[in-house]
Formats: sequence, C-alpha cells, structure tokens
Amino acid sequence: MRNAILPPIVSPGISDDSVGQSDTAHRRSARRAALGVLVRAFPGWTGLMAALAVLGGALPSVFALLVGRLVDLLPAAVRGGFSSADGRRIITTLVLVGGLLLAQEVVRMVRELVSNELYRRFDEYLLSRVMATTLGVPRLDLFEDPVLAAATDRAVRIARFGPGELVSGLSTKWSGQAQGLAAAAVAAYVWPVAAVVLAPLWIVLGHHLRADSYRANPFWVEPLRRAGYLKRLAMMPEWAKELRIFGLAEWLVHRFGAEWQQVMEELWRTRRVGYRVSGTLFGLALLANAVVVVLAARSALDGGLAAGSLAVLVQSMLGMSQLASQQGDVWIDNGAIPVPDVLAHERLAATRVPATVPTRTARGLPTREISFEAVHFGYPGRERPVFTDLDLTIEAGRSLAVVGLNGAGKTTLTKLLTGLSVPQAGRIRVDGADLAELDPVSWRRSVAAIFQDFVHYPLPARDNIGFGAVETLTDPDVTAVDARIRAAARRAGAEQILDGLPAGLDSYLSRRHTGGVDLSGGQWQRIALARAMAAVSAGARVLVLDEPTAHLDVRAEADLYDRFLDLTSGLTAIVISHRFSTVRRADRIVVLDGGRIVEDGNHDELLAADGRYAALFRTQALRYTDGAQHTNEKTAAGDA
Ligand SMILES: Nc1ncnc2c1ncn2[C@@H]1O[C@H](COP(=O)(O)OP(=O)(O)OP(=O)(O)O)[C@@H](O)[C@H]1O
Repeated sequence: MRNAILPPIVSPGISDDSVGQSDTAHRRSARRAALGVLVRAFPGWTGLMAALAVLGGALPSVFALLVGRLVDLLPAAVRGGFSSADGRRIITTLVLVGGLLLAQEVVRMVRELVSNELYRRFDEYLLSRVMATTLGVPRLDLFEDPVLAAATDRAVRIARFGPGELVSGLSTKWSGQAQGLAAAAVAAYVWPVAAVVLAPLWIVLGHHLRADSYRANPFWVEPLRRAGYLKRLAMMPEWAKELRIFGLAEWLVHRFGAEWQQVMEELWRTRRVGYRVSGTLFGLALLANAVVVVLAARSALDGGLAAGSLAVLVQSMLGMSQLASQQGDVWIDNGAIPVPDVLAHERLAATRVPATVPTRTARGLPTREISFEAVHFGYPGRERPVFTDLDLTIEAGRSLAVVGLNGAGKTTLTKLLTGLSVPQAGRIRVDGADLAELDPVSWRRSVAAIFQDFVHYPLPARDNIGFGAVETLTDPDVTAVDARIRAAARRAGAEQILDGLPAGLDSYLSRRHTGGVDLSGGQWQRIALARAMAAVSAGARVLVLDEPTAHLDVRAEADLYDRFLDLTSGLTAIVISHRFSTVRRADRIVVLDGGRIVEDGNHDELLAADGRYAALFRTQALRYTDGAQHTNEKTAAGDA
C-alpha cells in the first residue's frame, strides 16, 4: 500500500516517445565516442578482438556449409561405401567438421582472453584519465564551480559502471552481428529470396527491440536512483547511528518498497507500449521464416533445391536471427554512456589550468611577509563575494589568529593563501612576488595546512602522518622515516596514540581493515596535527591551523596551548578558531567581518579597544562562567 505522506514520485517522462528517441541518439553518439577512444588508445588489441569476433561469428556458417555438403554426399557414399570417391569426400568433410569444431573452441578461448585483457586495460586507462584530469587541476574549481562540479560528478560516474564493460559488450555484439551477416550471406548464396526477405526483417526487429529496451531501461529513472540511495542509507556505517536513534528503519523499508514499486510500474508501462510494435514484428518474422521453410521444402521436393542446400538454408535462417540479438547492448551502454562526460570533463578542466606560467620557486619563502592587496574573491554561482577589497599583511615568522562569525570568510582566506583558490582581482604577494608567479608545487611544500575537514585516511598511521611530506616516505632508510614520523607525532602530542596502536606505525587507522583501529575525533585531530608537523620538519614555513582544537577535550586543549609556541615557533602561523583560549595565544589577532579586516591587534589591545573582538570574547567567557559556575572570566576563557 502506498504511504499517504509520501510525495508523488515523478518519473522524468520515460513514456514520452521523443525522449526515447533523443535517448537513442544520445546512446548512439556515446557509443561512437567510446569506440573512438578505445580504438585510439588500443588499436592493435581492438583490431585483434574485432578479427576474432568476426572469425568466431563466421565459423557457424562454414559449419552449415559443411553439413550441407555431408547431406548431399551421404546417399551416394552409402551406396558406394566409404572406399568410393564420395565416401572419401565424406571422410574429408567429417575431418573438416572436426577441425572446425576445434577451431571454434580455440577462437572462443582466444577471444575471451583478448577481450578480458582489453577489458582490464581499457578500464584502467579510462579511470586513470579521469583521475589525471581531476588531480591535474591544481585548484578547487573542479568542486566549487557549479558547472565544473556537475561535470566532475558525471565523469566520476564512470568508476561505478566500469568502462571495461564496453569491451565485453563489443566482443559479444560483434560476434553476434558477424554470425548474422555471415548467415545472411550463406542464405543469399543458397536461396537469395530467403536472405532478401528475412535479413531486413530481423534487422528492423532488432532496432525496435533495442529502442524498447532503452525506453524500458530503468537506469536513469528517478525512482530507481532514489531507491538506490535508500538502499545505501540502510547499509552504510556512516548513517547507522542516526537511523537507529531516530527509529528510521521502518520508514526506510517502507519508502524503499514504495520507490521500488514505482520503478516496476514504470518499467511495465513502457514495456507494454513498446512491445506492441516489436511483438507484431516478431510475429511477422516468425511467419516469414515459416513461409520460407515451406517454400524451400517444396522446392526441394520438386527437385529445384538440393537436400544439402535445404539443410544449409535452415541453419542460416537460424543464424540470421542473430541480427535481432540484443546481446552485449547493455554492457556496451554501461561502458559507453559515461565516455562523452569524461571527454567533456577533460575539455572543461583544460580551461582551468592556470594561464600564468610559474617563473619562481617558493622554496624558503616567506622570509618577510605575505600580503593580500585589494583582494576580491567570490565563489562561482554565489551572488555575494566573500572579499571585496581585502588588505592584510601577515608578518613572516609570527602567529596570526583570524576571528569572525560563521561564514565571515576565514577558511576562504586560508584557501587563497595556500593557492587552492585564486583571487578574481587584487594580488597575494609572498615577499613581494605574486603568488600566481610562484611554482605551485614548491609553494604547497612551503605551506602546511590542517583544515576543519581534514582527511581520515583509512591507511596505516605511518602514511597518515607521513603524507605531510610524502616525498620522505619513499626514503629507503625506513628507520629514519619512522624516526621522523615519531618526532612529528611528539611535537603534536600524538606519541601516546601511536604507542597504543596494536601494530605501531603499521596499524591501519580504519576498522574496515582486519586488525585496524579507529580513533576518536580528538585523536584524529592530533594525528592531523602530526601530519602538519611532518610537513614543517620537511621545510614548510607557513602553518595554517583551521580550528585546531575543535575536537579536543579540555585537557587535550590545554596540552595543545602548552605546545602552541613550540608548534608555531619560527613559522608564519595562521590560526583560525572560535575558541578564544586558542586565539589569545597568537602574536596578532584580526577580526574579519563583511569581507574586510575590522579589528587588528593583540589580545590585550583588542580587549582594551572594546570593539567586536571584546564583545565576542565576553560572550564566550560569560557562557563558560554561567555554565560552570566559575567566576573568573579569565579562567573561563581558557587562560590555563
Ligand atoms: N565551496 C563553496 N562554494 C560556495 N560558497 C562557499 C563555499 N565555501 C564557502 N562558501 C561561502 O563563502 C562564505 C565564507 O565561507 P568560509 O567557509 O570561508 O567562512 P568561515 O568564516 O570559515 O566560516 P566557519 O566559521 O563557519 O568555518 C560563506 O558564505 C560560505 O557559505
């Protein structure tokens, strides 16, 4: 029964014939594009697979011809015995039949080997292309620009369907088509009228069946997508807690059932419409086959057609039905449909490769300052810019805290500084050099950043920390690598976490691995800090900490304050935090509001100025004192 509170499920017009047609055109052009990519990337392998498919498809027709020959020779051989000339011909033909059966098996096996090999190669090739495109854009445009983000979403879909399916589909399809065409050729040779009547009928029927299956193919139907999402929701660990706490299990099962029922109804509705034409065509094809058989049999009885030719004709009629076969189509579509999206993604991504050629290395920078000069920046698709005219000079070797309400632009500021985003106007200079002219790789090495949404790599602890300076992980001196990682962990206060791991640095930080462990939010944050420290040990001179204490408990937070000077000493440190206990440690604090710096000074100066900073500080202090019944504002604000 349909749940009354469910909104009506709309399907995107799959019963509309025009949609079916444009879908067919879309698939056809996708197939062409995919085949083009396959042939350009693997001409030899594709050619070999095509040759084997054609050979495999043609052999049954040769078999039919040999059987026809046997039928023609048999009566005379029976009369003359096997030692007669006809008898010897029969033996030769039988040997040929045996050889043919063997050849058929060999061709089938080799074809499978070749198509499996090409499947894997093409899969790997195309997925690598998508990866290279996605990683090749040095900034975040691929995910932040709505047009590019949508194109990226569509392109990465290819990983779900497996582009290699195109290869399996083509191998099957080509072989079936070759079989049908070879059978038509043999039929045309034996009794031309049969080929002229039957082959076009099968081809037209095949065309209709394909169109029907496209219309009925529920792949793109919205309810199916929603049902798939609900299914994942029920099974993924990320959602397990909330589903149980809010008691959503029953709702989920019910909703899934309703969506699925909708999928099936749509499927049958489109099938009923489409199969009327195909059903008629199929009936016509059967009738035509029956008429051809009857006429051919009569001709054979009248002596117009040899018995062997009749046997060949009947077999080739069976073979011709392959012209209507749908085998391989679904695989071809699965592999081909995302290919145009991959190509479009590449074209779009190419427009985002920076126009300015970096002329200088950033190694050793900054020694004096990083300055934002009249910086204007807004996210694509967002009306209001985040910064309209931002001026800020960050002194090298000192710490700067950035304060502001949610959405003030603090994280955006760090993205601009790290080069992940680029200002639309104005400049960012590092020791006077335009950031756009600095080599991005060397600048990234100069900057260590831990963002709010830092990554929990489901990899060994060694990698989780070592990724801060990935080039050092390949050092053949494994003891030295581990010593560096432990030193970074010590600076970040993560050493105890490593000591508690079952396999030390080799322990996987993910429960999905056998023997792996998961960490608490605070422990993860320390590991992330250790990663930043690894980058610092490898030469990074700028440290960006976006909410470094957000997940830490009071003791861990206090511990981090004790380390703050050690963590930031000698570095240009930019700290973003809503916790004033962290912020007040910085040499300098700026308050961001409305896309500009509205206050600038150290903690005492800003309190004395009694402006926005002071108001925010007091609000937080008051909250702590009210809640914890503490009276001292200073203590409550985290001054340990
Ligand atoms: N990827 C994005 N695409 C579009 N808009 C974005 C994106 N990231 C941030 N914004 C918008 O830009 C503005 C600044 O966001 P930002 O994350 O820099 O603020 P913040 O000060 O770091 O906020 P918070 O304190 O909540 O972390 C906000 O209005 C936000 O909605």
